[in-house]
Amino acid sequence: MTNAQGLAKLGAVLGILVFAFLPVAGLPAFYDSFFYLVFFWVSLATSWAILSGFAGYFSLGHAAFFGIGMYTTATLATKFEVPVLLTLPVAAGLSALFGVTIGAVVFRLRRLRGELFALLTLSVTFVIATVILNTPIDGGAGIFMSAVPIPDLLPTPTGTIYLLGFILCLATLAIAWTVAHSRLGMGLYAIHDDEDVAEAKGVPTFKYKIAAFALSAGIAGAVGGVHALYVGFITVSGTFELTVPLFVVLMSVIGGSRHWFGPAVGATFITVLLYAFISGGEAMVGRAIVGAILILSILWLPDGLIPALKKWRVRRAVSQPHRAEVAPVVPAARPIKDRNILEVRAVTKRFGGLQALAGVDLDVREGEIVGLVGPNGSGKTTLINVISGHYPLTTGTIAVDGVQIGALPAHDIARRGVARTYQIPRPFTNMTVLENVVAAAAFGGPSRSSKEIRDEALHWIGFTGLSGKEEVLPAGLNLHERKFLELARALAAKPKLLLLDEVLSGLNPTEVDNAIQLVRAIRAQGATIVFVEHLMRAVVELSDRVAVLNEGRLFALGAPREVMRDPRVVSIYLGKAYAA
Ligand SMILES: Nc1ncnc2c1ncn2[C@@H]1O[C@H](COP(=O)(O)OP(=O)(O)OP(=O)(O)O)[C@@H](O)[C@H]1O
Repeated sequence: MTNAQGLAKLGAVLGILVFAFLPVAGLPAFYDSFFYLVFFWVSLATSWAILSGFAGYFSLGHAAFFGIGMYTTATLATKFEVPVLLTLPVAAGLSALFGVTIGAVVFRLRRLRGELFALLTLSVTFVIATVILNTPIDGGAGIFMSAVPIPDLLPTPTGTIYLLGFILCLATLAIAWTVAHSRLGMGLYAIHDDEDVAEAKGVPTFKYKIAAFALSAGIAGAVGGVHALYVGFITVSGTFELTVPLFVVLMSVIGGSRHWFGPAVGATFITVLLYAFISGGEAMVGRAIVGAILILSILWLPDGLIPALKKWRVRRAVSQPHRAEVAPVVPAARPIKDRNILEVRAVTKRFGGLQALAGVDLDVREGEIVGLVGPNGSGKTTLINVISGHYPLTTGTIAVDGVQIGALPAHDIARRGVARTYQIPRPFTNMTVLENVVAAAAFGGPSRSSKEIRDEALHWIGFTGLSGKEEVLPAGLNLHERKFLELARALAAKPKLLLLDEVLSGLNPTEVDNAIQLVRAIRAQGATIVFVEHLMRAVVELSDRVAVLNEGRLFALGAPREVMRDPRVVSIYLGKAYAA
């Protein structure tokens, strides 16, 4: 633990102690109320960020979950005389259940994110508000909480509400910290950056999004339950107004919604600022200043305050020069075995009226390198996409190491030992090189301790010549390095079958030589490789066999030189290459 971390921990413990004893310090009730509001917004903004900041599913429906919590507590406490403390877990549970139900429908539709998700969650808020308004839950009259006994945790009611808000705030921050530092958090950050790639690397994206939604909505529900006590009189218009979603977004964006502590910083800052202007009788001026701060922070700190500080620290840390790349020493290749690792049988893939794969059969043996070639549009990438589960098969079967994988989701296929790279590198853009490879190792590879995963990631970063760039973000890498990062991520999953999609395209001749040597070194470690490539020199140098696709069918298969001399192949494919 560094000195700075030690000081931060000490500060946090002292802060918690001071805030825990504040209500019994004899301060005016105003302070209870003011700090309660800070805790309230910190909890609400942090809970919003668990789904919308971490996973990037931008919701405008936080008032719905918060409102369900408020009305649950208000209804149970007033109509059924349930003690308030007992209503809070019910409020959290109902809101979480509601979030899970929405998620179970919405998250199945792969493309429903961004503005569509935001609008959908906003509409859900209006639907709930209408239902509550027009049923006996509220009926338009509102609910008075004045007769509800406030639990006497502390001598004064305001002190008790303060304490409940404080406990919820601490619990929310503890949950956000735990998620951010867990496998769930790593998966959510990957989903945020590129959901398809996250799934292909082994992240169970649907399950993780549901978990994030449940936490986010559940916390908002509990916060709503306590807030029902604070406001005393609950109305639909006061509960489901746009202030809640807009403020939580604003607070999270200013502080940094991808960081577990960012929303807390933003919420504290905005609440204190607004309060300062309201108490000075200048509420409108306060709102205008908050708006101006938002504009400035979007322009200069688009990721928020805390991530900007982190990036600045990382930039300082990696300012030392990058170590020269050392091409891996290639050990002797292991013999190709008789066992098939990949068995593709009569695979077809149709996109609407277009038959991209029209019945492909292909066996690949353990330890083999098969080059997949063919003219543009012949179905090479589509074949990689169906083997890796990115697209479901139309018909046919695919087995990896004897296990049928054709009907499995992509993350399951990844966990069964299939790794792939992308023609255009698709790193997780907000994660460093090390975090990218660690995520691939954690989700794609076998279960290991975090130390083993980190060591494995560092090994492959070194193997692909990226040592010294561990803390760099992908935007700081050139194309060659990004392609090698793709390789490092794929290798960190310890795949049985490695699918490489045009890893050499766009590289200069020296980089191509370097990459060819690297692929040989990968095979020498026992991997089986299928690679799509247009560069014929590389295909001849690397492949044990070449498979030629044409119009979605396997057109030729055999030893590289024989296949390339086949006049039929020359006419459909190589002829164009040689003519060029
Ligand atoms: N998601 C998709 N939706 C509709 N059509 C698609 C989709 N993906 C691929 N195709 C079509 O399927 C056919 C095969 O495409 P694919 O990308 O597999 O070819 P390829 O052999 O990899 O080509 P290239 O060498 O240019 O990368 C093409 O006609 C392409 O337009």
